[in-house]
Amino acid sequence: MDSPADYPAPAALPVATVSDAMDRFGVAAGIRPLWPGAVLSGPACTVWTRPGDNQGLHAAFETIRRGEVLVVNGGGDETRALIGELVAQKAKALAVGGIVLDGAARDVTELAALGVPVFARAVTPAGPWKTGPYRIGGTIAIGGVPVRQGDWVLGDDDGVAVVPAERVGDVVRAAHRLLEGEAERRAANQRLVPRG
Ligand SMILES: O=C([O-])CC(=O)C(=O)O
Ligand SMILES: [Mg+2]
Repeated sequence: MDSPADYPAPAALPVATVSDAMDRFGVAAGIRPLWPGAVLSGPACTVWTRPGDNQGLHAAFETIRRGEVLVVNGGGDETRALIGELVAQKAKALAVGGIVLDGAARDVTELAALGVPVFARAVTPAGPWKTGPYRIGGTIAIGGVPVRQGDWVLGDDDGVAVVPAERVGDVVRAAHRLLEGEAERRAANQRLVPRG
């Protein structure tokens, strides 16, 4: 499970259901989509960076592969945007699966117009420093959830979840079982009629 093709397509499974399939864990606290309808799904390319500094993100774009999701621990900093339109344009040109920041972004109107799924803790017009330090490819955390290179990252309107690479098959099977149960409950709800 380390090729983007091995992971479900974006929006194929709701993030909420995937989290339910992990005993309701795995959700990155406080990280939100920056435009409605943004979805992503793919293996993580991890970056740790000094808060408010995006030199490491530019370095990661030198090696990131099609379909990978750039996942960045920016220390939860909300005071400087780690990406904006120009970085998102680069992500789109390289067919990156999306960007998840435990940090901030800017140029949100342009991100939506480009259609690049970006998830972040905050939005600010203040731009990033570009001097490092950073580290690419190690184990990081976003919103309190550990992420390793190649772990499955998925995002939708509800937020972001991370599935350890070795659990993807089991979690996908469990999520499908949960969806079947939800379909039965939905049908039962539709049969309800008012009392009295
Ligand atoms: O200046 C930066 O590095 C962030 C930004 O606004 C962009 O990528 O457009
Ligand atoms: Mg910009």
